[in-house]
Amino acid sequence: MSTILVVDDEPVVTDYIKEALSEEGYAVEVAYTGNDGIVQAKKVSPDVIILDFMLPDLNGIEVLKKLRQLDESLQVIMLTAYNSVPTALEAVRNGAADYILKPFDLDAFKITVAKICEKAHLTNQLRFLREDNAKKLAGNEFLLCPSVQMAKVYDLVFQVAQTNDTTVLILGESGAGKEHIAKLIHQNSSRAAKPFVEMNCAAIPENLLESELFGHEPGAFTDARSKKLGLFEYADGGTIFLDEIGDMPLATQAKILKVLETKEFRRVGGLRDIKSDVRVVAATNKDLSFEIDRGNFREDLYYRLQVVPIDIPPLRERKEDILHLANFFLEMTGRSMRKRLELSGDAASALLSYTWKGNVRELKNVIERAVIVTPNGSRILPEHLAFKPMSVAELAKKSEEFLIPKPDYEARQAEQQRQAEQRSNGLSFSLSKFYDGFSLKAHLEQIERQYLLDALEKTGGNQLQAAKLLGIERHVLRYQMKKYEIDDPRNSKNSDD
Ligand SMILES: Nc1ncnc2c1ncn2[C@@H]1O[C@H](COP(=O)(O)OP(=O)(O)OP(=O)(O)O)[C@@H](O)[C@H]1O
Repeated sequence: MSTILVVDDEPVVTDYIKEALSEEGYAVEVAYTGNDGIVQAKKVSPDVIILDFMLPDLNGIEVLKKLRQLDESLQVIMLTAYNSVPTALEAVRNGAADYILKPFDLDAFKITVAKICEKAHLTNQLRFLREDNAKKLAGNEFLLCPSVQMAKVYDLVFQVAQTNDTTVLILGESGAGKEHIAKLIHQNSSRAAKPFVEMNCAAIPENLLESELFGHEPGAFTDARSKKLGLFEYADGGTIFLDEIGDMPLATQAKILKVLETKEFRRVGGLRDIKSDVRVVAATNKDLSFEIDRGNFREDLYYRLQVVPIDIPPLRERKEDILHLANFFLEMTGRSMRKRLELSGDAASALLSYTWKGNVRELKNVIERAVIVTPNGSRILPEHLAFKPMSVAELAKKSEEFLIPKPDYEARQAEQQRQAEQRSNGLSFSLSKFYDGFSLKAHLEQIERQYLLDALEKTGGNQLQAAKLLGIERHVLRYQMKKYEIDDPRNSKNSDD
């Protein structure tokens, strides 16, 4: 039900409009001055405002501007006299949704109001979708699993999608694909163009749950400053997916039962019933009959929900799907990370023999991690599959392990060998090469030793001349020959002789 606020200083006009629109099922509020109109707009959050130009305190354009400052998407219809069409056009330029010339034809008036209400509704839905649901609906690509078990599930999905209202209860372990099946029902039904909204009943604190589902009136509780639409109102015409319904508090269960039976609900703190046309699809991984026995779940709601129960088998019971899903996720993730990869036979066997307690979600995560750590263009090997969740740091470490080429130890050894040979063969090695285990001291000693050897060789072992060549004292040369274990060549000559 839409709320209309009429702002006009003439009670004859406001009474006339109120009566006409109430008959059409609108909730109508009235204000007689511009300032009161602004106060009322804050209080009742109307869907549409009908605003007269000639008000005792402010003119219509001023009120319009203030209203649109409150909420840019507010839909305002201006009421104006026949002779002031230019002013009406100015109002439209300032964001008015439409204008109606006085005196007006009642039928045409009602059509305009209905049209703008519908626009307000769509704008609200759109805003909601953009803010809360866009992500969930985006990237909605999925794979139809080839197993016989899932073929039966899809069969039920398409049958139930043909019905407009039937309530569905989806059962299955966490991550098995319950939400995905709920979306599939929505997308294949006549409600597809309307919103699909999801609510995880376990994730919202009990005191906020009802306000999220049914909305609230201004002042319904301490933080409720303005009116808020709930999911049942936003999802009007579409599908509402109540995930983890087994965790819903008993008091809320009673209200859900009422909506299912009457298609009506009240906002928290509200006094009137609001109609909403939604299909409810609920899901749980709990055994609801067990919860009924323990007094945690209403039996009547259980029977009302499970008009069509759909049971999704765990992934380990439909092995046929594992590799299809793995390749699907590989392609999707590979595409977004710009990598071309394929599964090796050993990796495929590892995936098939794993138990998949986290079901499809776990498989998706394992493949995503594998895509991150596997070098582009290669095959995913068993060691690329991390079956346990990983922190970002662990993932980074693993990808470094696989993606950054391992040092070639043989090549490094050969290079060190080559350098060592060069060192003993002469002084042509490059000082710029800092090989593994490099020590400046050892390096300089090598050079020093080589100079001594060269000088002694050049002087035929004459220590005096060699010391001269090297620019050092003879006793220093003798000391260094000892230090570097250089034999006096003349001694060895003598002994050879
Ligand atoms: N057939 C499929 N094709 C592609 N992706 C799938 C398929 N089935 C499930 N997924 C993906 O697996 C993940 C888990 O699926 P979903 O959220 O539907 O599981 P769930 O049973 O609702 O989980 P939970 O119980 O935790 O809410 C999602 O990322 C979903 O996109």
